[in-house]
Amino acid sequence: MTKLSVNINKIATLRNSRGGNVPNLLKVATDIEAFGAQGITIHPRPDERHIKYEDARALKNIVTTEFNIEGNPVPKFIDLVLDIKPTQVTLVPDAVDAITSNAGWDTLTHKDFLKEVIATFKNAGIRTSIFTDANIKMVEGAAETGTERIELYTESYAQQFSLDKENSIAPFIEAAKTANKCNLGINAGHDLSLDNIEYFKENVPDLLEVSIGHALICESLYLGLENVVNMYLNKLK
Ligand SMILES: CC(=O)[C@@H](O)[C@H](O)COP(=O)(O)O
Ligand SMILES: NCC(=O)COP(=O)(O)O
Repeated sequence: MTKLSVNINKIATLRNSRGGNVPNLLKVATDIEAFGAQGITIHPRPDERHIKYEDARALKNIVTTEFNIEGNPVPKFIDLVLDIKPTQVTLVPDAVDAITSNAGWDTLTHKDFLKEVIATFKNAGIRTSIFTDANIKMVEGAAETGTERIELYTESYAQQFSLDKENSIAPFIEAAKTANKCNLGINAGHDLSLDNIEYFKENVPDLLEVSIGHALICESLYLGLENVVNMYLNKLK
C-alpha cells in the first residue's frame, strides 16, 4: 500500500489571503486524517506566505498520523524541525524566491552538506528524505548521504503524462529500481493528481508514500462546487 500524505500549504494560502482563521488549518488537518489520509505534509517557506512557522508548531500537537515537513535546510528550518520532531523531514533545494519547488538536489555536488544535515536529523530520531530527480546518478548520490528515503520529484512525469504515459514514467521506474538496490525507501510528489496517480502507483515499484497538495485541493473545490452552489440556491429560494 502507498500512503497518502496531504500537503495543506494551499489551505494556509487561502486563509492568509483574508487574514483571520478561515479556513481553520488545524481543523482541516484533523478532518483530512479523519477522512483516512495517512499523513499531513507542510512546506513552510522562508517568507511564510502559506504555512507559518507558528502553524508548524501548532500542528505538532494535533497531527496523529505521519507528519512530514519539507523545506530547504537553512538554519531557521533546521531549528524548527529539531524542535517539532516530525515523523519525517524532506530536504528540498528551494531558492528563497521560488514560486514552488522546481528541482531535486544535486546529491553529488552537495553530498557533504547533505550528509551533515541528515546525520543531525537522524540523531534526533527524525526520518529523512531527500527530494531527488528521477536520475540514477542522483539517486546513488542520495544513498551515500545516509538518508533513509528519497522523494522523487514528479513534475516532469505530470507534465508529460497526457502526451506519452510510457516515456513519462520510464525514468521513474529506473530511479525506483536503483533506489531499491541502494536500500532507499521511495516517496514521490509534485503535481500528482487524480488523473496521473494511478498509473504512477501501478508502475513505480515499492512506492511508500506520495505527498499531494495543489491538485488535491483544486479537485476538492471542483468536486464540491456543484453541491455548495446548490446549497446557496436552496437558501435563497
Ligand atoms: C517539494 C514539493 O514538491 C512540494 O512541497 C511543493 O513544493 C509544495 O510547495 P508549494 O505549496 O509552496 O508549491
Ligand atoms: N512533496 C510534494 C508535495 O507535498 C505536494 O506537491 P503538490 O501536489 O502541491 O505539487
